[in-house]
Amino acid sequence: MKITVVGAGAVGASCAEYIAIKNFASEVVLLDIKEGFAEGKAMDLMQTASLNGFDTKITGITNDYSVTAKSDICVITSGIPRKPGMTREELIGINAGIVKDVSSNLIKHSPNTIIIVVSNPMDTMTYLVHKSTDLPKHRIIGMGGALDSARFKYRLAEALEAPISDVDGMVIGGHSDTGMVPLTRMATRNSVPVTEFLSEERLAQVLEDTKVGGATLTKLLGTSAWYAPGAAVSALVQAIACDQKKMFPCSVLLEGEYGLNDICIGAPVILGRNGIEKIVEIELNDAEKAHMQESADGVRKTNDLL
Ligand SMILES: NC(=O)c1ccc[n+]([C@@H]2O[C@H](COP(=O)([O-])OP(=O)(O)OC[C@H]3O[C@@H](n4cnc5c(N)ncnc54)[C@H](O)[C@@H]3O)[C@@H](O)[C@H]2O)c1
Ligand SMILES: O=C(O)C[C@H](O)C(=O)O
Repeated sequence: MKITVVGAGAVGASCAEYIAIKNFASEVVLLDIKEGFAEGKAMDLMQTASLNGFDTKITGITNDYSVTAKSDICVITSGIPRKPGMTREELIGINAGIVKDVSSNLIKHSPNTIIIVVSNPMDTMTYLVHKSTDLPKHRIIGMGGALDSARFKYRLAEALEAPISDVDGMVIGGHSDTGMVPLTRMATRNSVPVTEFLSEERLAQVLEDTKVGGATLTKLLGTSAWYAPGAAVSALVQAIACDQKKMFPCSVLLEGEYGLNDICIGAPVILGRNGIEKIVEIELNDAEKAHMQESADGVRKTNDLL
């Protein structure tokens, strides 16, 4: 199993590290445009192999896509991150050109690959890959919901004063400060709805903290987060590589599901060896449907800027 990660920056390197530590891939290629940068990150990571006990070979390369040839999965993290006070949508001007270029180079050398889009604004960048390549929809996946759901579970556990492993929950909708749709009604602690334990006010706070999860970290770090994003990408990569048939919310091209068409937005999907093996339609109540519609309106506004 060969995996390419484009962008050896904070998220790309973290993602390569988690993939390697989980030891399911034979090779990870890290590619960056900055001379020597990916080579340096790959060497540094390889020097952790004997300490962390993995056999995955990590190779770094400066902008030579021939080294990525025949990758089973390609992850796109190349592009600029936001700074405190910015929205993800403001990154579109620079990142759209990068993502279009990178995806076309990747497909030239790996026509059968599955692409995972991470660069922001992620739902629009995923849509751009659909519009600018011939890849079938099940092989284009946007990563956002897996991260947002991890943050939702972190905030729920905090409110419940419970271990995170006791908590389950999912965030669908757009990966933006206002567009996320955390499914509070369906979140549980050991199968018991969290609404049994938390007041409406506390749940509203959990919801708000989840939605601004990325912005909160950007303010603290001066740039956007990388550990949880890297871990979320590696979980999607592992689900595909190991044919796990796991369910994650991912940005996916919708064709009627959730009443939406011609848009990439977060919805639950089953991930396996073929990429997106199924889009799961869950029954939403009227309020959730309205949130999903509002979220889609926001994503479409950003898509219109392409
Ligand atoms: N979808 C998500 O949940 C999520 C989570 C975190 C970050 N992100 C996004 O991921 C992107 C990367 O974030 P980061 O923190 O790793 O940034 P970073 O600046 O640390 O790394 C980006 C890397 O991309 C490289 N790059 C730029 N143009 C390139 C090109 N044409 N080809 C190859 N490499 C190129 C840069 O040299 C840099 O090393 C940002 O757009 C950020 O907003 C998304
Ligand atoms: O917040 C960001 O800009 C990066 C990423 O989308 C995140 O949610 O951490």
